[in-house]
Amino acid sequence: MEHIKLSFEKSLNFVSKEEIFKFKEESQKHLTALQKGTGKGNDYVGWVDLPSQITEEELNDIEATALSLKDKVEVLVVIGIGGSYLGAKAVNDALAHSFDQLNIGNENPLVLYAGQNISEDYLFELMDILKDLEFGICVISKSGTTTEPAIAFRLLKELLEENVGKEEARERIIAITDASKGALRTLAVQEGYKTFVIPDDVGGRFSVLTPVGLLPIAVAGHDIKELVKGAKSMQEYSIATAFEENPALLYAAARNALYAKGKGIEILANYNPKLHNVAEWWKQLYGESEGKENKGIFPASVDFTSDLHSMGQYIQEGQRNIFETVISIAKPNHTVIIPEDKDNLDGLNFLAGRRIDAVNKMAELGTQLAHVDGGVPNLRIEMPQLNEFYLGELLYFFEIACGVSGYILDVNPFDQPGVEAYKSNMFALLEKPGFEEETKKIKEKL
Ligand SMILES: O=P(O)(O)OC[C@H]1O[C@H](O)[C@H](O)[C@@H](O)[C@@H]1O
Repeated sequence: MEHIKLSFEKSLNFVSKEEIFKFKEESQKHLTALQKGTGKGNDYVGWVDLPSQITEEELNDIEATALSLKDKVEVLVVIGIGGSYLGAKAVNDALAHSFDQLNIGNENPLVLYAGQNISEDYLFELMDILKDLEFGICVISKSGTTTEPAIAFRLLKELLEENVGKEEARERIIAITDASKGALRTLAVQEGYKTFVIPDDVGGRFSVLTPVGLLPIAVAGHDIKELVKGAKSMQEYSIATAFEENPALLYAAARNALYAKGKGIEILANYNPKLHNVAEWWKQLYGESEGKENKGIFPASVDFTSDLHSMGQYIQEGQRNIFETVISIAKPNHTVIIPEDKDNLDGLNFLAGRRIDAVNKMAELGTQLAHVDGGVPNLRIEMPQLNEFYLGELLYFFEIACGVSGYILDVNPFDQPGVEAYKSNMFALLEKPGFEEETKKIKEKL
């Protein structure tokens, strides 16, 4: 059986193998601490054995709910922010037809997203198209009190009730939240919505393999059992594999070795635009987990070859504080051959008969060599194919590596105290009841 692979050879001009392998014992110890729940933030490590713990009944319940929604709606709006939507969007966009929004021949509901911004224009335009469509809502918030999704839900709930009546709206709204706490739980109980629980010990950014990710992924028509199977395969592989061959431990070790050499920015690069939102998910995972106590690698991302025509200049010749991690998909899902042209005015006949992917792979290799020559160490993650199984492997690989990497950095990878600062200022400025003191103080600063 093939797995996700990690190679660090193109970093060895900048960091020695010994400097990476120096983290061998430590990373193995941290992996054990994650499994046993003995490290920092250990009340939030429920995600570690999610793939092996999730039951067939739970998956069947999610699939049945997705099926009943599919009968009723042509659009499902997933309302959530941060960890409450990024995982679903990452997987749905990676697996969807690139032109899914045109909805050609798609028998599954189109999944749209709201509650990730407070843009009046976004919400206006969303409601403008929804008013003429059969839609449902999946509202997701672990705390049940986050402002952005709460505003979007208030608006869309009202629109749905207007469109189909309160009774039918109730059948089309699913709430995913804490088992007992928060405003969303209270509302869901009062209104009688179908609900799913986000386990207490799983934080938002590690929740893609709970109903938070799985329900919207199932509604979009993807195979959640295969996704979980892939994650489980990586869970078992991570436990059973020695450091030297263990992709997650090697990734955690290599990025920390590079960080120690002053490489404070990691750029995640892909050569398939379907992975764009996997990078968005990854940025939250690593940014919120490691960026604290004035430490941490700054996670950035690019889509190649598009961004080689924009950010490529900086990566090649800008400040040398970056390293690059490339996700490469070994085998595309389709075949397109470059045709012969008798006039050859574009001079491309030398490529005639070859696959597009062969060109893409040479772009990848050429870029890697150029960036290494330019002073940018490269790590490479190879996925055998873009499908549910290997996405499951990839997500779990990044999660477990993130836990280990955060422990190497000696932070609690499972909290995010820094995100409260903007919220408290926003509430003070909006004069939320209970924030009178803060309002007074902030007004003095204006
Ligand atoms: O699911 P929720 O409680 O609504 O939280 C949604 C997101 O917002 C918070 O501010 C955190 O920074 C994220 O870690 C979280 O995923």
